[in-house]
Amino acid sequence: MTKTILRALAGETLPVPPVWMMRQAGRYLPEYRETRAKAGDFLSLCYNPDLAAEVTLQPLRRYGFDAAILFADILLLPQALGSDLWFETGEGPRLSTITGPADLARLKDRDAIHETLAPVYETVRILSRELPNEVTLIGFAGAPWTVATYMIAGRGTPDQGPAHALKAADRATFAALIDLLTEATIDYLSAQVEAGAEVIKLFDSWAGSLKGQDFDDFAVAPANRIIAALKARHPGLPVIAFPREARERYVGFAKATGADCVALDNSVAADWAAENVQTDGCVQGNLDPSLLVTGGEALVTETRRIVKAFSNGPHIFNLGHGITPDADPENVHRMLAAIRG
Ligand SMILES: Cc1c2[nH]c(c1CCC(=O)O)Cc1[nH]c(c(CCC(=O)O)c1C)Cc1[nH]c(c(CCC(=O)O)c1C)Cc1[nH]c(c(C)c1CCC(=O)O)C2
Repeated sequence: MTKTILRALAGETLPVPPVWMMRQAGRYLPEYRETRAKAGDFLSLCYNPDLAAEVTLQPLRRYGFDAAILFADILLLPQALGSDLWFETGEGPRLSTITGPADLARLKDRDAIHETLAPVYETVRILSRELPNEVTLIGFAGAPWTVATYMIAGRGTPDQGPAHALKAADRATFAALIDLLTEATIDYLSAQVEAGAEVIKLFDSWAGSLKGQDFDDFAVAPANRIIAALKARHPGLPVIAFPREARERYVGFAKATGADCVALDNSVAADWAAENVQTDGCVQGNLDPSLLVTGGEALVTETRRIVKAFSNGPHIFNLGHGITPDADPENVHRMLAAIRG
């Protein structure tokens, strides 16, 4: 096995950690903005296989990352299930809302998703042909809870209030939505693997707002079901789980879900995570993305500190969350120099 990302995911400690960045294809890159303008808008870009493959490859040409992540969005799945989806410029996603059983009943069956998502699978096929041999192709989906928070509220929310409210007021509808998303996510990710994705990442960006038993029921259990089903269909498939802001619940998360690697956000200290999370296997993370805006000596010091903290076990270097549009592309070169020496 020569691909460094696959070696780290298999538990190997490498002298230099492999590296990629969340949102590595994005608005901080002028070539991305140009291609998005050519596509018309963000969603048209997601559903245009040639242009989506092109923006996936752009950061690799510039930086030589060890992995490429499919260019798509976690909200394409709700759209494939029948939710309306659009993006308000400068504000973010908007969807039709789910407030009760009638809204849930209007959603399509899991079998219907491939009609909408076929262009995404085509992007994966193009990438698996065109990627350099040493680069690993990562497919992804949102975890059911995170996707449900957008479907219920119809937008991003600071505290996921509407989703928590539905969970309290109408448990049956909430649980049925989580179930539908769990099943549809298995089919969606399985189709990505059949098209050529070599690793799967599950983004649970809002896992941190699930507390106590809710975390077990709606972050751990769905991830466990998805990972078990994927591994049954595709033996040996490595999976990265990202229960963002899970804090102390990062401990044991890989074992409880069957994930091969846990991605860490930058609210946890690398030294703590090396002692309490990396003991279960590979970890990914966790540079504060704001350092790619501010740069300077702090960027170099902090990058080296993270590399050192995780140097005694399997580690994939990444950010604690996505790179932001105001990041300086030159700072990514400085980060890479600090990792690779
Ligand atoms: C919550 C979430 C979403 N999408 C995603 C998440 C989970 C990770 C996270 O917590 O950030 C995941 C995602 N979104 C995108 C990718 C592509 C791959 C990559 O990381 O490069 C991935 C893996 C492209 C994107 N998804 C989006 C953009 C920016 C759209 C643009 O070009 O205008 C990109 C490059 C838009 C998006 N998509 C979403 C939001 C809330 C927004 C608006 C906020 C923003 O503008 O950054 C939903």
